[in-house]
Amino acid sequence: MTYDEQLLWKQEKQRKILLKMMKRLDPADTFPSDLSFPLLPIVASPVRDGYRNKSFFSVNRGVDGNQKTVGFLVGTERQKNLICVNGGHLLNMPSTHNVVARCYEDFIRASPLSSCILFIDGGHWRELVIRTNQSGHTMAIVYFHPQSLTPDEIGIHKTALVEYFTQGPGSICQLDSLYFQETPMTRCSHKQSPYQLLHGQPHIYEEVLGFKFRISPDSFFQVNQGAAEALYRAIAELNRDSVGGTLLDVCCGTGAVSISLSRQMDRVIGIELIEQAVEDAKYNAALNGVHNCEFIAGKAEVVLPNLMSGLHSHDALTAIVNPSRAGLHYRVVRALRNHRGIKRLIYVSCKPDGEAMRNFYELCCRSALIKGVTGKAFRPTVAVPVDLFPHTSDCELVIVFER
Ligand SMILES: C[S@@+](CC[C@H](N)C(=O)[O-])C[C@H]1O[C@@H](n2cnc3c(N)ncnc32)[C@H](O)[C@@H]1O
Repeated sequence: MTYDEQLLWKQEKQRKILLKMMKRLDPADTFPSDLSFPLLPIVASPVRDGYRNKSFFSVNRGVDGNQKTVGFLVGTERQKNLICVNGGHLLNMPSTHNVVARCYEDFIRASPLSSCILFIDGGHWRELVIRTNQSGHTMAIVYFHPQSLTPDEIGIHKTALVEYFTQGPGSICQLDSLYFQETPMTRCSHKQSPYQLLHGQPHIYEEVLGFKFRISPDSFFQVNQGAAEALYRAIAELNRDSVGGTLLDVCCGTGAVSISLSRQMDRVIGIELIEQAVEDAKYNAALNGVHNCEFIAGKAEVVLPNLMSGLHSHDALTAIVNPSRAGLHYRVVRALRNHRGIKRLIYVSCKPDGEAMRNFYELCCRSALIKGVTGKAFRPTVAVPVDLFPHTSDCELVIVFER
């Protein structure tokens, strides 16, 4: 598809998702033919090719059967047709990411250690994550299953990895940071297994709407910097009637929404699960001379109910929620709905037809239908899609709920 065709296709996809939401909210309306609120035109990404600032490469069996292939998975384990393809043809990935992946593949193919494909089969070399920024800085993170190796034995392979990327053939990648994480599970946080800086700078920095952001290896940052600016501008525009009150930024990552909206608000409170991201968010507020933002580490479902009880119902409160694909925990929705001060809630989702749909229902259904929910129901008032992911079927959808 041309990019214009992609945008038309995505706009229609979001319209269908919102119709599905309306049907869920009012089952009596079996076939709603039109939305009861405006869906604004999709905001295009200013950059269409090579926009990703983060790529996640798997290690698995390639088309030729080589178990040390670094790339993207195609097929499924269940259908026994899973293979790893190198992905150099993908339009959304910058070529620099593929260069690092090819080097990592050469390195692990020359290594005496095997790749770790299924944990029960053993093996060590696992995924590779590459992060880059607008200034061309590159961070690589290598994931490694320690199995029963001793720290000294692992140390030999870490040294070989550093030598390869700093003095050997991998030096063409000009890595600014090389991290290593020992991961005996699918995914470990920094707290569970520290990210070990083997070479270079501990952080990568990105600039959004004139604000500078420090990003640690474990922290979330939107994958498309230019389109993230468009997203935050769209959110600020939708939030313009809430100027001056308190903003709750639920699932705040490194504080990008909080900080970019800080000038509109008296006070901003961000809540985020990943501790490294919260440290980044606090640092980023200070770095940008922003003094009205505070950030709390923890699960939103644990932090928010206590926090809400300390906020007065006559306070002007707005919530912006941007959870991962798992959506918001029911306790988060209940705490937001039951607080009378919240008149407007902005929901940002990259998968609105997934778990987020459950949240839309929890926000908008009659209070009698959900245990513990006493607050007045919200209703959607406007939605705007923002294309953060050209050449894929996804985009972000921002929905404003009011009551
Ligand atoms: C899509 S990101 C949003 C980040 C932010 N709004 C931005 O634009 O940079 C979702 C964030 O939710 C966090 N998260 C996931 N589950 C959470 C939970 N239960 N409580 C708090 N934060 C959570 C993730 O760590 C991630 O940083």
